[in-house]
Amino acid sequence: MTFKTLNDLGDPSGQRVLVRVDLNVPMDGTKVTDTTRIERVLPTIRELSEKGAKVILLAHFGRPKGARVSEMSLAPVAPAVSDLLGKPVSFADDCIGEMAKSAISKMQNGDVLLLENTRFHAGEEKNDPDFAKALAENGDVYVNDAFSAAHRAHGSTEGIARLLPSYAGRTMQAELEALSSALGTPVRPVLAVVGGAKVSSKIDLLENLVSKVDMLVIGGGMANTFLAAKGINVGKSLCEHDLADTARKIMAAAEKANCEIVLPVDAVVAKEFKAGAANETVDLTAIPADGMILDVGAASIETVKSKIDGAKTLVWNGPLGAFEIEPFDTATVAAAKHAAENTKSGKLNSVAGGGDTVAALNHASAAESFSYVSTAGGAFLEWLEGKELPGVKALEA
Ligand SMILES: Nc1ncnc2c1ncn2[C@@H]1O[C@H](COP(=O)(O)OP(=O)(O)O)[C@@H](O)[C@H]1O
Ligand SMILES: O=C(OP(=O)(O)O)[C@H](O)COP(=O)(O)O
Repeated sequence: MTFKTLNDLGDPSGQRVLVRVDLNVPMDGTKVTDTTRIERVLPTIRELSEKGAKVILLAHFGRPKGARVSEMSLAPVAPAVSDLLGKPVSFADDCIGEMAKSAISKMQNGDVLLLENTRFHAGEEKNDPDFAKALAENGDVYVNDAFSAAHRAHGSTEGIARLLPSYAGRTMQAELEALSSALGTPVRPVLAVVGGAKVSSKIDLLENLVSKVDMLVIGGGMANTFLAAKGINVGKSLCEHDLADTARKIMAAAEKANCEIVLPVDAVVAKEFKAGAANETVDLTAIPADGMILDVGAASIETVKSKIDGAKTLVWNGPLGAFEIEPFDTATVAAAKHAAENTKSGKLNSVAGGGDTVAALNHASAAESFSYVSTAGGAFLEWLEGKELPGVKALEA
């Protein structure tokens, strides 16, 4: 790695240090339900604060697409960061402009301030140079500690690094080192498990992934697009029908690469997306037109477990079902526990990542037993494919 780290920063006392962190944490209303991403960035925040820097946190939340969406405000996350950090974290209602400037002007050395969601400005995702400039005006130095957002070439992850002296934070450094050490030369057979809900932003990655792994289990919302591409009626399930051709291309690429694609063979369906909703396990030919697939079924769970047994290395991003709502956590919990057992008995090297995947592993009490748990989902998959991550590359420039 050729970027500078906090070791190269010198004395940051009195400097305004803009620290990009990933606070895109699972929430239930205004309550943070999994604090892993916050915990992982504490070492960087603490180190800078203890050295007397003015620590200004930049982060995104959700996908507000350039609009000020109140449900995607970072305001409720500031107290969660403060609780874990053990010192006050103030909050400013905007990440650029007068609001940010005024809050920063009030900071004392060692203070920590969180700025509002960078994605409330369209310039963030467009990586607009003027937006990056507006961000950079508020700092003397830039530190990127958001490995899990490093696959995005955005204003706060890429553009800004070109404008200020830039350094990798402790977590950015640790993630890259841990992933290289865990997966630098993976022992075969390698099994990838990909699920979750971010279908359009992750499906393209699968075409490359099938050339790197021996087996690919597809579950969660991601599986529905593949099932639909195979002509299965998925009712009202989360499904991106316009990506059917992409799914077929991936299945053809897998066949060519000798990678076995494993799709669900049965599904747990419900008519409502809520806890305790009436549900049934059905064969894939029997999905009701008004039903939603919210988990893979019992037969599919057994298949996933047998694939885990057949693997020496597991890479996992994306839950197999809507695990936040019982009983649709069944498959994810069963697979997580099984992988944890195989890891504990020394049969499996298991690496999992992603904001919700980490929450799911914690929910299954399995995270501790995995070989490595990354905060990153999409970034982890892109890293695995050997892609250059713009957020990391900008630090190296
Ligand atoms: N069948 C499904 N239908 C709808 N949502 C699902 C389904 N399976 C999984 N999910 C949802 O996927 C989300 C996690 O996806 P994603 O963001 O891609 O994972 P990660 O954050 O780990 O990268 C969870 O909120 C979960 O409820
Ligand atoms: O949660 C994230 O990624 P992940 O769901 O792949 O783990 C990151 O914060 C990136 O978010 P994005 O996929 O909206 O750019």
